[in-house]
This record gives sequence, structure tokens and C-alpha cells, in this order.
Amino acid sequence: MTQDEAAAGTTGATAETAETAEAVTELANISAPHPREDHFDALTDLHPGQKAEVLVEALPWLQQLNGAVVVVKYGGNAMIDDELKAAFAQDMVFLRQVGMRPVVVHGGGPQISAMLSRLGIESEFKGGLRVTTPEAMDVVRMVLTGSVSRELVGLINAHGPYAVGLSGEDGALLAARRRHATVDGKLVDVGQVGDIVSVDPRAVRDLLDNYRIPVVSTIAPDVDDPTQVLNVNADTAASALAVALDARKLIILTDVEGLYTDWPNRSSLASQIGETKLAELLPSLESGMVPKMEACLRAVQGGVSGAHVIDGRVAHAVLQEVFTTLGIGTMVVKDGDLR
Ligand SMILES: Nc1ncnc2c1ncn2[C@@H]1O[C@H](COP(=O)(O)OP(=O)(O)O)[C@@H](O)[C@H]1O
Ligand SMILES: CC(=O)N[C@@H](CCC(=O)OP(=O)(O)O)C(=O)O
Repeated sequence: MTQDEAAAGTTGATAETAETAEAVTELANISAPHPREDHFDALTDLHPGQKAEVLVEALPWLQQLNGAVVVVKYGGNAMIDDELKAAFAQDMVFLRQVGMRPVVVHGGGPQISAMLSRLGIESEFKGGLRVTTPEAMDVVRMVLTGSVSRELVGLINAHGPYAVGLSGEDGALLAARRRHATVDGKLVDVGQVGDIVSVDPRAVRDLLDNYRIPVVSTIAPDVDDPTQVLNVNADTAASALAVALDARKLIILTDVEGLYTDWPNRSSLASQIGETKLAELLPSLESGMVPKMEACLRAVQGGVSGAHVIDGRVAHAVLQEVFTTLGIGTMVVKDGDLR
């Protein structure tokens, strides 16, 4: 039974899966201080037999995902809390330590907006994309590669010399072309914003082959003008990278439980959705979810077995998704893999 099969018919994070992730982390003996004392209490309530059960539940996923590339997109709104950031870094180290090959693709929308505001530049979005003037592009590049990436690399490397930051410019990893946004059915100019046209994954593969954890900032050279760089939405870039790396999973962390098929009706959370249904639903989605669900769809169409949107506000959300039978959030699969 695959995890994708096992996830059929489930919704959202459960106390059980949260407990499992905490226990898995503790049992892996990761040395960083635990961010949440209340979770420690829950852990000490588990007796040794229950802890063993947690490990046994993880066994099939440890076997199936050994050596697998997992691309994890860590988004701006899920990365504003220090404790959650530290827990995310632990999760990445955990994946690597058990033989998987995690690749982090990070966003940083709120951090870019904060810096623009400090510089007295207003942020403007059209169709979910930042209107990126040449002046704003400098700030985007500075914040993503000089600040957000550095912080994530530092948090991961608190556990050992694993993370290496690179941008889409390094090793010509990403190439992009200027794109427009769609607003009310019309194409509008958003400046230096790009869509990925090709990925040369060798720089990332080199790092993975050396047991590193690549941390990718989504700035990409413009194929039509090599003197320019473009601002690429991080969900879109993560999806393209997952396909190019032949990843087994794409996991997108955000600030909501998953995809609600009838937003904001809280009973409409989808635990899984097939590509056809998702393609039908896409035009009705609101801007925040559009790039995420498009990214999942493109990943699955490109051969990634499971694309997941999970709640980054939950500590160790990645471990809960990867190592529990029920998983969390919304999983996008090929129609034939729906259960
Ligand atoms: N159908 C939907 N299902 C879930 N969330 C939705 C939906 N439609 C709109 N949203 C909104 O999209 C937000 C996530 O997008 P966004 O804020 O851009 O995330 P991030 O910063 O993680 O990239 C959620 O917080 C929610 O308010
Ligand atoms: C073109 C575009 O909008 N780019 C995004 C890139 C960062 C990003 O995607 O960050 P989140 O994942 O945190 O939203 C931006 O400038 O905000």
C-alpha cells in the first residue's frame, strides 16, 4: 500500500499525526531544543510501547521514500514564526538523515513587502503576482538571496553542515521569460516577473549527491535579455524544479489547512483531489491558492507522484505529511491514483 493510497478519505491534521511527528523527531535524537514545551508534555505522556508504534508506522514510508527527492516549498506566510522555522529546519534535517533528498524552495513575499515598505516603496499585486519595477527587483533579489535564504540555511546548519543556498542564477539553474498577469480575463503587464521556461538541475543534483540540502531562491535570468533577472513566484518555481528533478513529492507549506473546494466553507477541505477535478476547479479559485494549485497540477502532470498543500502553521507539518499513514492537508494525484 502506498501512502497516497492510504490517504484516501482523510481530512486535515489530527492530534494523532501531530503526536506522531513529535515522537518521530524525538526518537531521531535531533539535538536542537524543542520549540514547544506543551508538545514535550504530550511526548512524555507516551509510554515506550507507543513510541515504538510511531516508529513502526513510519517504516513503510521510510522504505518507500529512501533516496527519493522531495521538493518542499516554504512560503512567506508560513515562515513568520521563529519556532515554526526551527521546527521546519529540523524536519529537513530529519528527511536527509533517513536517506531522503530534500530540496527547499523558499518564498518570502511578506519579507519583500516589509523591506519595500521600509524603503518607502509600495507593494502592488496583480493577479497574485507582484508588480516588479527594476527598483523593486533589486529589493526582491536582495531579500530572497541575502536574507530569507541566509536565515533558512543558518537554521538548517544549526544541525550540521548540510544546507547550501543558491538562486536560479547559480549554475544557470532556472531560466525564465517575462509573463503577464491575468486580471478580469485581461492580460496586464507586471514588469520583471517571469515564468520558468527551463531548468538545468545539475547544480542541485551536485549538492544532493554530496548529501547537502539545497535551498533555492526563485530569481531567474531572463532568456530574452541575459542582463536582466526576473522575479518568479516560488510555488511555480518549486513545481518546475520538482518535475526537472524527477521528485517523488512536492510539498507546499502555506497558512491554511489545505485546499477548500468551496472556500471559505470549512467543511469543504479536500484530503485528495485528482488532476481533472483540480483543472475544473482552478478558474474558480481565489488568487492566493491559484499559483499553489497550478503548481501542484503541473507537478503531477509532469510525473511527480503526489503534490501536497499542507498547513505550515503546524509544527513539524512536513513530518506529519511524510511519515504518517493519514498524512495531512490536500494531496493532488493523477486521476488513476485516486482512492
Ligand atoms: N479555496 C481555497 N482554499 C484554501 N485557501 C484559500 C482558498 N482560496 C483562497 N485561499 C486563501 O489563500 C491563502 C494562501 O495563499 P497565500 O496567502 O498566497 O499563501 P503563501 O503566503 O503561503 O504563499 C489562504 O490563507 C486562504 O486565505
Ligand atoms: C512574482 C511574484 O509575485 N513573486 C513573489 C516571489 C516570492 C514568493 O513567491 O513568496 P511567497 O511564496 O511567500 O508568496 C513576490 O515577489 O512576492
